Amino acid sequence: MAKLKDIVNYFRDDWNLSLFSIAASSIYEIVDLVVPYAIGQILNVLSNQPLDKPLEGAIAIVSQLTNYPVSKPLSLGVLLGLVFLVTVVRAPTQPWLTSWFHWDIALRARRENSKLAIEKILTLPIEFYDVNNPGRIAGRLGRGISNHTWTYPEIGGQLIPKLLRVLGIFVFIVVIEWRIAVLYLISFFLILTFSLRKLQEIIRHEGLLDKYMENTESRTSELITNIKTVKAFATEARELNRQKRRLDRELKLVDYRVHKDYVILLTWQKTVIQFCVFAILGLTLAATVGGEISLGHFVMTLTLSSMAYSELEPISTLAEGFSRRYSSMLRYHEFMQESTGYDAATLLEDDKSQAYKFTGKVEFSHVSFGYDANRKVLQDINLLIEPYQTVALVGRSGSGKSTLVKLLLRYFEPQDGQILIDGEDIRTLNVGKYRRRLAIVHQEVDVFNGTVMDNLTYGRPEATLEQVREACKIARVDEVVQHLPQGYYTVVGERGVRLSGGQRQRLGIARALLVEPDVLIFDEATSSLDYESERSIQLAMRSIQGTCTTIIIAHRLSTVREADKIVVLDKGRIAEVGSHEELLLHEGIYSRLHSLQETGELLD
Ligand SMILES: Nc1ncnc2c1ncn2[C@@H]1O[C@H](COP(=O)(O)OP(=O)(O)OP(=O)(O)O)[C@@H](O)[C@H]1O
Repeated sequence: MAKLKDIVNYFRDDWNLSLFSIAASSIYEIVDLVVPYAIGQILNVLSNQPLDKPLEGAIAIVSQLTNYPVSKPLSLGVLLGLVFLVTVVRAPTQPWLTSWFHWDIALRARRENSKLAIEKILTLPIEFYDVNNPGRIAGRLGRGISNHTWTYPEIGGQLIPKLLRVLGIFVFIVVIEWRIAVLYLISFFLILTFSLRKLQEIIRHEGLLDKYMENTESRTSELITNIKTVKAFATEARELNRQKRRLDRELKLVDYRVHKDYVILLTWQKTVIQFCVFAILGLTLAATVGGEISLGHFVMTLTLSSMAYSELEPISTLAEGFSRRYSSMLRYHEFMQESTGYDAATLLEDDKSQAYKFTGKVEFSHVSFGYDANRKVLQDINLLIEPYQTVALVGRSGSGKSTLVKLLLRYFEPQDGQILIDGEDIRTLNVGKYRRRLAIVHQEVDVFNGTVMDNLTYGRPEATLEQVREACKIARVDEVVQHLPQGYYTVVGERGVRLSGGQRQRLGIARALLVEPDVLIFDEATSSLDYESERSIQLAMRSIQGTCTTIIIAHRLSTVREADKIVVLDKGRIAEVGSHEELLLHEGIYSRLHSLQETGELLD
């Protein structure tokens, strides 16, 4: 659960500088109070009333140092000098000691925390992305980071110094006239208790608003990702209406709750303030007429009071701003507190030591695994894959084929048993270096925005054009790429929209081949392709066969008949193992699946 402490910790790298800049801003705010004080004293000098004792002492010292007798001009000169010091002289230093540092700290914290957020994105376990869509994550991070960036200059640079200034004014007023100070205290108490209640409501409503906004953003992101389905079903109007309803819900909340709360808060504040200012005017006037305070103190008290009250509106605006941002900042920290995969630290290491090299002998020994402890998805799997063998994993949907591969890739760890590569338990290996010796071609090949060459060399950036072309020839995509407008340097749009499914699939194979993996995995690589594309890919697979250990997950049995070994999974267990011919003779699950596919009968 994220807390206020996490928001403060966001700026942890610059504690000393933060304290310094907040102290500097506060000093400037407090020193400012010298001006009304000095003006009050000037009025006293002009109206021949006594000066305050400390000031009289200071003027006596100046008189001694300058050999100038204590007089009206000397007193006025000292007071004017004081005003000069706190106004004109501070002007060139203030922006540097305050504004510069506040933004410097905020922007550096943004850089550091954005880096941490990217680290988080890169190291979260893969299942996190099964349940959180990109729009939701991006919205939460974007809002969280930008709100923190604004918060520091507002809270550190303005709110805290302003509160200290109000406190300073209070001290001044206590010294001058305690009855006014009591009035001042009552009004602040009334304003503060009401404000805190309203701010809590604002925080609560903003939290809700944040959730609403994440839902809207998440759906918008889904609409972009699934735009083909939207268009195919012509559901544009329905989707628009649905999003409109969400936006209306947000507006209602922000306008009738959050904003209204703020306006009520301001109304209450202004009323209390005006009432108090009037009361202070009456009280001070009475005290002046009664001779209890001087004319100078009368002017000073009124000026200081109006200074204090005029700070209340910016203070509440700043507090309201913070409250509005509060829940989105907490949501950012909730994301940052998501637990990363067991392999996070290793994955971020830039390990330059020698790369691994395996023969590609893979062994699953008594492997059992479940995504949750109560339901085993794989049970007691024993499987030996010899180097350079091609092994196919087949079985009904949900039988555990992809899970087996996820375990091999170390996305998850088995609860029982072990997986060995060249006789070594994969848990003992550096996960990044290990994974770099494996390559996988998914059903949906991700294409990054960039040239075809950039995409192909993703796993091996130093590959030459010749090496890239060699891989593309094996994957039967070289000719296709040559026909693109700029050949290998053609930019493929975001998500590779300019390439057909079959072309992307073959690019994916070339990309995998280019890293010269020791184990190559095809995860239903041909399932979504037409016959011709499937054929090309089968031919590509045939060229690869025997060059490295290959694991093929396939629903279409035509893809796997040439495999050295076919493993049939059923309900998380290995049900049958053998070659195509052996399994047909066995007349078990494989043979049944095969005849169903041959005859085109429907699977139950
Ligand atoms: N991330 C996950 N969290 C929880 N359960 C999961 C997760 N991924 C898969 N499963 C479950 O594990 C079981 C095996 O899934 P798996 O994807 O390995 O099967 P499969 O044989 O590859 O299926 P398909 O051929 O449909 O891809 C299924 O019951 C599935 O619902």
